[in-house]
Parts: sequence; C-alpha cells; structure tokens
Amino acid sequence: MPDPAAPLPYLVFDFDSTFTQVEGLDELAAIALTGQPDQATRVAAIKALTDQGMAGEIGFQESLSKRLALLGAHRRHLGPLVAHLQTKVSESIQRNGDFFRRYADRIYVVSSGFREFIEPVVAAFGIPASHVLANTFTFDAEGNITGCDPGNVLSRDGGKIQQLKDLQLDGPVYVLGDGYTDYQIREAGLAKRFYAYTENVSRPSVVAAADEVLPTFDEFLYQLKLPMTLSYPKNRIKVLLLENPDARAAELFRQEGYQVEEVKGALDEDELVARIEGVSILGIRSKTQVTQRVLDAANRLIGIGAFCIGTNQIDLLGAMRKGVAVFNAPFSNTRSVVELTLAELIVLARRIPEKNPKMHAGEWDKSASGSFEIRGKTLGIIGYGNIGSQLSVVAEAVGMKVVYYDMAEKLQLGNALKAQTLEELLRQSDIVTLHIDGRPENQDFFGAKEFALMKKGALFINNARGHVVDVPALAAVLRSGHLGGAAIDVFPHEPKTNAESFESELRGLPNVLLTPHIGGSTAEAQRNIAEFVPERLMQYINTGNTQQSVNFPNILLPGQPGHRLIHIHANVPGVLARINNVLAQHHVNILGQYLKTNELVGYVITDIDKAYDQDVIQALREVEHTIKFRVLY
Ligand SMILES: NC(=O)c1ccc[n+]([C@@H]2O[C@H](COP(=O)([O-])OP(=O)(O)OC[C@H]3O[C@@H](n4cnc5c(N)ncnc54)[C@H](O)[C@@H]3O)[C@@H](O)[C@H]2O)c1
Ligand SMILES: O=C(O)CC[C@@H](O)C(=O)O
Repeated sequence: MPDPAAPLPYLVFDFDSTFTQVEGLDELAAIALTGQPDQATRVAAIKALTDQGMAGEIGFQESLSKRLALLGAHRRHLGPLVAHLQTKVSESIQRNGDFFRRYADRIYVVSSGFREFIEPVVAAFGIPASHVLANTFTFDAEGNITGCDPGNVLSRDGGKIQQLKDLQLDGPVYVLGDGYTDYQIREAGLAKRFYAYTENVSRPSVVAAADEVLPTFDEFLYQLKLPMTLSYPKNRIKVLLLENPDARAAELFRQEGYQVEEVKGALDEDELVARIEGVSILGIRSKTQVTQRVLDAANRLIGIGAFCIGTNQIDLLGAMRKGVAVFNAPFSNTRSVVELTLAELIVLARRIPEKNPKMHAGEWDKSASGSFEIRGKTLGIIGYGNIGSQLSVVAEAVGMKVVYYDMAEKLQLGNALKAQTLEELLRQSDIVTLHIDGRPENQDFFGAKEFALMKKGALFINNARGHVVDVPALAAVLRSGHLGGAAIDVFPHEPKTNAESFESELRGLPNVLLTPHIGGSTAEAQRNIAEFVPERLMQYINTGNTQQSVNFPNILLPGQPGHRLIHIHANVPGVLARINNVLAQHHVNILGQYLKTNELVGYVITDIDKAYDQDVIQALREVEHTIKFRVLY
C-alpha cells in the first residue's frame, strides 16, 4: 500500500467508548465492587453519571467527582482492569492495529479517563506515553483511589480544549470520539474536523454536531484512502430484506456491520427497480421476482439470498451474467413441508375441509361417507428430491405404500417403489402429491391429461409451486367429482402482502384445503433459514466461497494466506492466461489459484503475497471479459 501523498493530519482519539468498547471507570467500578451487595446499584449510578457527562448534560468535573466517590477502588484493581480493557479494544481499531503502529507519531489519545489504564492499552498499538494525555489518579497511603490530580487540565470543564491548546500541534487536527467534549475541540476551532465515533455508542447530540459519523474506523480509513485491513468498510454494504424473513437475518447482517433496510411484503418489479440502486445484498422469499430489469438497475449487487428453497423467482442466468451469486436455504424448511403434507393426507382422507366449516356454522354432519384411513393406501410422490424423499420415509412409517416418479435417477428409500412413467404412478396412487421444483419448463406440468389418469376419488396435493399445475383443470376435476379432494398451498398468483385479497377459482370447492403458502412457515424453519442464508452470503463476501450457490460455480476455498483476488469473467478461452500474464508482468507472487467454470462464467480466485503495486489491480479490472473483480485484504 502506498503512503498517503500529503502527511496525515494529527488524529486525536478519545479513549473510553471510542478506542475501547467500554468506559474504563465503569469497568473499574465493576471490578472494585465485585462481591459487594450494592454492586449493581453503584455501577448503574456510575454509568448514569458517565452518560450525563458524555452527553454534556452535566459538567465533566461534576460527573467525575461523583463517580469517584461511588467507586471505592484500590491500586490493586488497576492490573485486572488493564487486562480486561486489552480485550475490549474496539473491533475495527483492533483489526487496523498496523495503521496505528505505522502512524503512531501522528496519533494522540486525549481523554478525561486515566493514564494508569490508558497508557498500557494504547502502548500495544505503538502509541507512546508522550502521546497519551489523560488524568491521573490520586491514592491514599493504603493505595485506595481517592480522586484525580486537580492540577491536570483534563480534570476540569473544558479540559480537552485547553489540552489541545497546550499541545500546539503544527498541522490540521482531526478529532475522533463519542462524546460531546470531543466535539467541543472542533467547536473551539482547534480541530479541522470532528468525527462522531459510533462503533460502540451513538449519542444523538454528538452525532448531530459531527462533520462525519464513523460506524467503524474502517470507514475513516476508506474515506481518507488510508491503508486498511478490509478492502471495503462493512458499514457501506447495504442489505435490502423483503418479505419479512425471521428477525435473526437482519440481526446477523447488522452484527456483521452491514446497513440493513427491511420491507415487510414483496415489491413488484417497478418498486424493486426503484429501490435496488446501491444495494449490495438483496434478501427475498418466494414472491419477489428478480428480473433482468431489476438486475440491470442493480449497480452494486454482489449477492442475492433466497430465504426459502425455491429460486424460480430469480433470473438465475441473468444474475450469473452480472456476476451476482445467488444462495438459498435448500434444506432449512424441508421437514416443515413434509409435516404439513402428512397432516393434509389425513385431513383430506377424513373430509375435514368440509366438516370443519359446517361445525362452525352449527351443522352436525356425522358420517363416514368418503372417509378412509391412509394406512395401506398408495401415496404417489412426484419429485423425489429433498422433500419428496423425506415424505416417503414418514409416509411409510404411518403404514402407506409409496411409489415415486422423478425425472432424475434417485436413491429409493425404505420400500418405496420407483414408477417408470408418470402415468404408471398416477394410475395406482390413492393420493398424489407434487414435490417437483419450479423451473420454467415445469409450467403447467400437471393438467387435464394427468388428472384424467388419476383414480376416481383420489386426492391431490400441491405444496411445490403454483405454476406447475393447471388450476382451471384442477377446479374442473374437483367440480366433476373425479377427484375426492385437494390440498393446495401454492398458487400461480399469490398476494404480495397480507393486506391483499386472495383470488382463485378453487375457493369454495368441496373438500379443498387452501393454505396461504405456509409449507415452510414454521418458527423452526424460518429461524434455520435466517441463519443459513446470511451465513452463505457473508462467507461469499468475506472469503469468496461459493459453496452451495445455486447459480455460481461452487468452490470451497481454503483459508486466505495473503490478499485474495476474486475475478468473475465470461467463460471464453484465454481469460485465465490473461490474468496470469498481468500478474507475471507485475512480478506478483501467486500463493494459490482456484478456477471453476460453468457454461457462462469463470470464477477464478488467486491468493497473492500482500506486497504488490496498485497498478496490478487496475490492470486486472481491465482484463477483457471481466464481469466483476474485487480484492479481499
Ligand atoms: N409450500 C412451501 O412453502 C414450500 C416450501 C419448501 C419448498 N417448496 C417447493 O417444494 C418443491 C420441492 O422442494 P425440494 O427441496 O424437495 O426440491 P428438490 O430440488 O430437492 O427436488 C425436486 C425434485 O423434483 C424433480 N423434478 C423436477 N422437475 C421434474 C419433472 N418435470 N418430472 C419429474 N421430476 C422432476 C427433480 O429431479 C428433483 O429430484 C420446490 O418446488 C420448492 O420450491 C415449497
Ligand atoms: O417462504 C416462502 O416465501 C417460500 C417457502 C417455500 O416455497 C420455499 O421455496 O422454501
């Protein structure tokens, strides 16, 4: 990395809640008061005084003297405090430790906290004691902390301002801190810029006064084009989550430092086109259509998360051509769909969809007509994938015979029998259940011809995708009485939100159980999905790992030894050679290289030594047929 052209401005850091995640005095109180019955109330009172002081609600001196009186700390508590604070350095400062060591001569820590614990913590970052300006404790003869040195300017109101005046720094000063007293340095004209540092705490009055807000130190380094550990600040990664995935998804993305925006329902194409600009990660479920138009408007999109199994709503090829990796949750809700299907088998076989509304209407219709046990009956499973095959096992466990049909060769589980043709399955099944995927070729897969081949009085279930069934044909065979009933969870046209009404000619038909696409809507499944999909996307962003991507060549990468170049290109001959030519021309040492292609794109990962000139990056971006290129530090 090159040195910045101009000398770095002097950086004045606050310590408590900026350099470290916590307030030193609060932590000292917690250590000193350990085991005391009133520990919790005294620590809480100290914290409240800290906050009031930081927010500028009471003067610093008043806040400090009140806190010290409550503290009851001793010299022996300082060692444990330092050890504790060393583990509490703000994460982004910790990860950019090299920056501090390299520019230590331009960095000052100016704090109303105490030298006794600040100095050893920042020393590990190369900041010398002479660049730490802080209060000092006073002790009595027994080593009890009695207060602070009143001669130190930092113990007084306006102390930081005076300290900066005394320092007489000979160049521009930038102040980074979470407190109002940090801002006051800028207000007094002693700093050129004030950065509100919000990684640990965000105080509205301080944020409002700031020139810039820094969610992490990476953002500062990025803005100033300074050497940094990450290639891109995580707070700049915008996630747009639609269709209400479990709250855990947003929580995980936020924990990673991303900005998350949530929209309850689905968006239609125009709405999504209007919202997608600047979005790096799009999270959807089954309703939002990610079309070529949406992809064209997506100027920063890196990945799409389908918080479900089906990905037919996404233009997977279009996404691949744009270098956008798509991930789904292929097994997180499988069991939930199986359980719903099992319940539906029984409910339909007992004609509950008819009997239940009658009971609610006060009608007592006790009859065995048309009702049967599922034991010994033949269940025809079409699509013997994750759901179909698991259903096969469960159905056999309750005494059903299972026959299945799949276009691909599948492992037969238990005693299930494979049907050679769809017709063979339809002719022998008492209940037919669809579990094929929603690929476009499966549009109207099941229609009048297939219904006609089913046994008279047989039952039909579709928990797969709405468009795979010809709904008017289904309605006709239900009305004619050829089918004994149906359970349908998925529809060609589903409302975008719960506020819209559901329209279908299946409404009101006898022995038809309609459910609002809830096959996978259980607490367990939604939680599993909300953990699985963010994990895949974050791994892809952080390491380039594409394992389990549904549209990208899958590569499970080893750990990253140096910098990692991630290059996505159109799969035409010669691109890898061109990449390696560029690397050779710039004398870049390759530590490892991984390539996988599919019919449209090539995905090449090159691990290189950290030392290289920046021109190589530009040259790689310019390699012909490059779709996307990024560097991981
Ligand atoms: N209702 C819900 O809430 C819900 C929840 C989860 C999944 N799903 C849907 O359930 C379906 C099955 O999911 P899965 O995880 O088992 O998928 P999967 O990909 O594991 O299995 C699908 C199987 O269908 C087979 N298949 C596809 N087209 C076929 C055809 N024309 N003829 C014969 N076989 C064909 C495939 O070979 C594959 O074995 C998907 O459509 C999925 O979107 C619905
Ligand atoms: O939750 C959804 O929107 C879809 C659920 C299901 O159809 C899936 O594909 O996993």
